[in-house]
Amino acid sequence: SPNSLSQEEERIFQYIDGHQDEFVQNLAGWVAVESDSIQPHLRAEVTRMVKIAAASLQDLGASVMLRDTGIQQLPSGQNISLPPVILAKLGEDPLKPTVCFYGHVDVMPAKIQDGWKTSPYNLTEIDGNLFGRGTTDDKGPVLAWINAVKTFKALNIEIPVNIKFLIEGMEEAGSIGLEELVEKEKEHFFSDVNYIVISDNIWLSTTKPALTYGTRGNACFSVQVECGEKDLHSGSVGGIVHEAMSDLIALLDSLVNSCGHILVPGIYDDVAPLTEEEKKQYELIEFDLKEYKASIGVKEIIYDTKEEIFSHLWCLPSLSIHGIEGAFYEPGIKTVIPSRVIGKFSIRQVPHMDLSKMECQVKRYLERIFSKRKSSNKLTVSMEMGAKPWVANINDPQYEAAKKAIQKVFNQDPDMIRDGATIPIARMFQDITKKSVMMFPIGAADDGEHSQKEKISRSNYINGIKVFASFLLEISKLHKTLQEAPSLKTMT
Ligand SMILES: C[C@H](N)C(=O)N[C@@H](Cc1c[nH]cn1)C(=O)O
Ligand SMILES: [Zn+2]
Ligand SMILES: [Zn+2]
Repeated sequence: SPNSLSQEEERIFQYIDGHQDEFVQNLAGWVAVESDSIQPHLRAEVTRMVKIAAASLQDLGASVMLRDTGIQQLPSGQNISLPPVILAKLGEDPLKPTVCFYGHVDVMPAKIQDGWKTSPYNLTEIDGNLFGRGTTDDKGPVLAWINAVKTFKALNIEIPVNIKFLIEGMEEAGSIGLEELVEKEKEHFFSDVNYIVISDNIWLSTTKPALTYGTRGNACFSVQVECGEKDLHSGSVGGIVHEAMSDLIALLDSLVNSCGHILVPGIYDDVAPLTEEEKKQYELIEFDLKEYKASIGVKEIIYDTKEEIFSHLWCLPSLSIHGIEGAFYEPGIKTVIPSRVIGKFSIRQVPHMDLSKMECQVKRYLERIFSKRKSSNKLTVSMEMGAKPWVANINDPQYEAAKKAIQKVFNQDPDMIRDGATIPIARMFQDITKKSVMMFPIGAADDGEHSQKEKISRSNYINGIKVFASFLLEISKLHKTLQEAPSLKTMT
């Protein structure tokens, strides 16, 4: 059968199965580092994590560079250092293809008080699931790559490709500083790269693997309302001042309706229409609505057909309200009028929306809503971060190689999907380096990225290591065939 394993693959898979506990222990060590890139006071931990990842790559025999990407200016005006970015390479054989893997070792904030049932930085295995911050986003997938290469080394099997790693520590904050580095390295680190693989998202299903060929972009906004120089007593002055919080709630409420429709005028103007080709791709995806709802942990979603759900997730923008800085949020009562509150929301964008056009539309709209309130408070709207959407060519050879690897490990074809989330660097890689980019997820739909229940299953993590090892073998075979008969490339 086309899925039967070679002797080499048998040895590789057996080794991975036999070393499961060691691989899980590696992950526990990484999860223990609170490498949260959002909270500035944890920046040293992000840098420590980057150095731990660099040491693991050095242990593989890779030559590793830590590149400085400068400083981050915080909204307070304070400057803090960005963590270094890892550029590593292993092998320089001109006869082999070069695969560049991208991943990140920073994580979203996590506190036990957020409602975690297990300690977020203490990897905990329950019923075959490995819970902890970063297990699926993205420490697990980064380690799966490293462990796949480690397996070749341990078995003394020649690594069939030259492999490069770009690992960063600022992805969750919008990959600050990375675009400039990729631009600088376009003619150097990236010059001999044939394929870029990103493993930083999840499947659409809990059981069926997927390959991802598109992501939405994201524009993160902050909307600040100030009513005075200090907080006020709500009894002493309540009723005679314009309150910042009431203004902010009205502004946030004006952005999106209860069906998820964005109310900012003009926002949908440039959205690329859904093509017949895309609709055909949707038909090929197996989708169980009940399973999907259970995997994300909600009772109802707004849409019920496959086409509506996928198009709203992948081809239409969405607006989410994330939080309010400066508001009283702790349990109990505090009869205060906050003096300054900052609302945070973001708009996931799709092709062919224009970031700066959208920024103007949002600012103009919020200023209009605010002026209608006739409030004496001060409003400041700013776009803190903007990342563009990305769509790839699914006929690139690496998609073919990944499908073969998935067949070998999971005995099924992957779903070909887009992702509603954002990998800021995906589009930049494609635009700057002009190389083929593919997203190769190993996490499942119920992994709970960014949530209090983030996990990766032991089986996804271990099969992830296998599928990456298998991909390296498949892409080397396919690349060789294409070099010998380049006309095949256009036939795929
Ligand atoms: C999909 C990836 N694992 C991820 O979580 N990306 C973040 C990146 C981001 C976007 N805006 C700010 N950070 C995401 O999609 O939220
Ligand atoms: Zn991620
Ligand atoms: Zn994330």
